[in-house]
Amino acid sequence: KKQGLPNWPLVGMLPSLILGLRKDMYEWISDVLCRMNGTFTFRGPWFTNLNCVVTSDPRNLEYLLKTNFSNFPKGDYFRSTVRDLLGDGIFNADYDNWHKQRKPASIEFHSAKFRNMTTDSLLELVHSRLLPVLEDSIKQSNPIDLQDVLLRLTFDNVCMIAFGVDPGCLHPHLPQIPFAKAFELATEATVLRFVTPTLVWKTMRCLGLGTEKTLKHSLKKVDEFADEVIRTRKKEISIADSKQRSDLLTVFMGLRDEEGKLFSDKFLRDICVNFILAGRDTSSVALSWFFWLLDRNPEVEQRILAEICKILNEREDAINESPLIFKPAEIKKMDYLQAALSEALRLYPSVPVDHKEVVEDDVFPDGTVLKKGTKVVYAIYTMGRMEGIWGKDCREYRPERWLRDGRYMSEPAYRFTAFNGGPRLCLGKDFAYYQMKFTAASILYRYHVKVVEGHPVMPKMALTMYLKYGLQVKLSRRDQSQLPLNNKYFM
Ligand code: HEM
Repeated sequence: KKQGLPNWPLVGMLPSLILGLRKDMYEWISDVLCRMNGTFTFRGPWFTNLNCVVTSDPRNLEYLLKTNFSNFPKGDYFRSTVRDLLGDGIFNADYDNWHKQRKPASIEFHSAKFRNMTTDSLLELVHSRLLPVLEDSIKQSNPIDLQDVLLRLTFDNVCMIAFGVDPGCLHPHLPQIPFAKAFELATEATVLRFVTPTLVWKTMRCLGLGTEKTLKHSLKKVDEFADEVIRTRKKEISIADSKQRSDLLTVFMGLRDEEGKLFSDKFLRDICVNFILAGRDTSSVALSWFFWLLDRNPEVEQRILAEICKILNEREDAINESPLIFKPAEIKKMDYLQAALSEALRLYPSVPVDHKEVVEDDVFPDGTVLKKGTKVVYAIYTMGRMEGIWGKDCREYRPERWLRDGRYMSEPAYRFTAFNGGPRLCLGKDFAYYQMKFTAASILYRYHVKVVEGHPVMPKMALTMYLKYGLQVKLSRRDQSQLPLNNKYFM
């Protein structure tokens, strides 16, 4: 028990892990980590490769994400497990292969053309698709799964960013889109490989059994979709000027590798699939937890509304334009909303745990000895619940902790690691905040979102922290005359 968990002969700590998986896995890890001052070594059964160092100590996080970054790549274990889905794309790449994608993608993400494209496509999706779907649920007095609707919104949005095409998931009857379904199944089957001994899933893959069979079929559909988009785009580019387009596929099609050759179709497919995975569910899941937290903290909702109204009051043009569309400059000014979203991500980070591998023997700043080849898991979920980082009220939802003199103040990435940190900081961070703020403000200004009484809420075990049972809500239109236009908070 001195090691954090009972360590049995042959099976190691597996019995405790199985018990932990039956409860809330993330709370279970947090409990062990808090008892062990932020780091412990998990020992799996002798016949598996489950041994790993688990940490939530900010000093270790800074060391592995920044100070000694090159000694902590994603590593071979991760790469071979996710290769069928992600190929050599950015999420699955280290060193040179990672650099050659990160650099151009970073330039693109910071370009004005790309920013305009993303804000325009989001505006179109929110106003022509999301709000009508929500309005429909009110007309029919039906509860709606807000998480499902938001997942559809961000899937359409990220496909427009990566491929420049709109798959159309967010339509009134919430259609089943084959590409989206195949993508979801392929991701789920890939995640299962992490909890299956390597030899077992590799044998299942050879024999085409169970989830490996599903994975193969789903990947075929994903690849067909990607091939079709790439073929069509190549034709378009050959007959027309592609300068108008600023999606990632078009950008990477115009680049050359170190030998001066254009990137292969397979590599273009990998790049796009990786960006879709990175930007698909993270923002929608964060927004779902945020709306659940608002339901439990009505005071925070009032403060967000007060801030929105104060900003609208500053408009020189008519406030009662119809439909009311928030301008990028107004979204930027919403500091309290940004704090409320960051606070939701602190408690419910979209990526709850992440993983690295040690290249050469090393020692963490807290003294933990790391042997070459060790897997390191960093528990982002736990970091939001550590008194040493956030104080005694760390489990409370309190957006005010992010404000200084009413302005939003960010925290170092090694305390607030929801967007990762160091050279591999999330590339979509700014866009994700914009997307979440625009969507949240557009919904909250129009509707009160009430979680259906008795709806069970708990995290699902997956790479991204979905609400296991979705988020069933009932919407009601907001009476605009009751909005806090002259309010006590933001005078
Ligand atoms: C609330 C929203 C988001 C959160 C919490 C989030 C979080 C993260 C995290 C934790 C990582 C590191 C993952 C790893 O290396 O294992 C990451 C990487 C990344 N994210 Fe995000 N993300 C969000 C939204 C987005 C969006 C909308 C996009 C793109 C449209 C995006 C693009 C990326 C990319 C490309 C990487 C890989 C960066 C690299 O390895 O160099 N993210 N993100």
